Amino acid sequence: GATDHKALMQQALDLTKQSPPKPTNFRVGALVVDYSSNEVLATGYTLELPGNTHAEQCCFMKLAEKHRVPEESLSEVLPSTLALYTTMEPCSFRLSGNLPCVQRVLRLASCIKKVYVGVQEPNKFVSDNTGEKSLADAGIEVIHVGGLEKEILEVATEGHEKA
Ligand SMILES: Nc1nc(=O)c(N)c(NC[C@H](O)[C@H](O)[C@H](O)COP(=O)(O)O)[nH]1
Ligand SMILES: [Zn+2]
Repeated sequence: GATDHKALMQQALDLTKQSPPKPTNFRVGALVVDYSSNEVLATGYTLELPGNTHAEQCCFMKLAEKHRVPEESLSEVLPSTLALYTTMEPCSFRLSGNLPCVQRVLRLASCIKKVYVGVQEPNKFVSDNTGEKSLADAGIEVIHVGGLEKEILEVATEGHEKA
């Protein structure tokens, strides 16, 4: 049946509330969904796994663990009908220097065909997130799922000192 994108984005938003608030990042939630079956293959939220991890990164780390392959080889084992739902657009640069999630998605471009985004990244840590363009240039469809922006941003910035 038709996919309820807003319900899946709400599921990702629910995950963000488990993320420990921190002043140097955003609290984000993500899902990897097989849109041929609407099955949620993995979920993740910021800092869920050790190593200053991002929500999207946690999804991929869990899939790599499940399939017993390195994260960079996931495209060899995953279906080619995947969608990533993330409450905030994948990062294109990380102040920590860790590999940005856009790069992690791009190397899975043969599997992840769609990226559903709740909000753009606010210009707090990185001034101009170029993620959407890089993804679109790789043929990945980037779709904004509206309606949850206020709550997504409130939760995302909870660890930040109030202006
Ligand atoms: N899409 C996304 N998912 C996340 O789970 C997360 N935390 C961010 N946040 C983006 C922000 O730009 C980076 O958090 C800062 O640039 C600091 O970088 P680190 O997180 O320390 O690597 N963005
Ligand atoms: Zn990221």
